[in-house]
Amino acid sequence: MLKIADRTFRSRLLLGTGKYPSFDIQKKAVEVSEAEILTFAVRRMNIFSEEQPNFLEQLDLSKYTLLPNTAGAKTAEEAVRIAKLAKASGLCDMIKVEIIGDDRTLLPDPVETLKASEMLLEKGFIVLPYTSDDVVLARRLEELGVHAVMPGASPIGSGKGIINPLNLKFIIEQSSIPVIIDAGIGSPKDVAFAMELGADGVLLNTAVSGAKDPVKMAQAMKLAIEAGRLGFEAGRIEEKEYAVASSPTTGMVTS
Ligand SMILES: CC(=O)[C@@H](O)[C@H](O)COP(=O)(O)O
Repeated sequence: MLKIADRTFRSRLLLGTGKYPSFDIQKKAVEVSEAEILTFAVRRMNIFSEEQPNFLEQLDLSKYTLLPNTAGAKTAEEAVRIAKLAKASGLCDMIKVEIIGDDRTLLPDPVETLKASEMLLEKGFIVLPYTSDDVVLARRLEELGVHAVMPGASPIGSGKGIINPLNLKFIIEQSSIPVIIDAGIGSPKDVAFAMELGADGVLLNTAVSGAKDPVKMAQAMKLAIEAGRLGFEAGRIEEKEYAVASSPTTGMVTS
């Protein structure tokens, strides 16, 4: 079970809701993924406009926890404003802090992320910041009291997968709050790898919404989460430099 603040979830897959070919495909993908937490950019969702179509209206919202995100914010103040808007709409008091510090790489601004997290915690939000894979920043965020840290695997939408597993491992080892690997996932192998590293969950969007068959890919991601987690819990064998025979050699009749 994934536990964030006082809430528990059976699924360790968090799904983004952007850029699907159609609402119908998106709905099916969300269903087969069995994800319980869905994230969406408050700024891109027409939550206050009844004339505009809205993906959330297609769903049975009682089945999901909505995780609004502050995508589009460049400063802590903007992120707080977006978070307040989300709360005012009555959707959720959980917020994914996403403050982009660089337009080309879409990597997060660590200073503004830390500042926004502090401000949002003071206002009583359940705060999940998207961060760079920096072990010190992750520690500082945990010390502030955030409810999970979400270090990136690689730049958003790049599909490059986990480019620095060692940094993620350091963060996982030191954290006593959930570590959710967020952004840059390309395929199910990246998800299984993240889970085998000991991550508590994975948040992804483009790898599913941009796949040739998003529904099939959503199912593959669900299975990868489960396989990776099982593998982590089972405890993998140690890697060795040289071969070790798989069959026992003791008691073997030699000529
Ligand atoms: C939807 C969302 O929150 C994204 O900003 C997130 O980081 C996912 O990134 P990918 O699209 O690379 O999976």
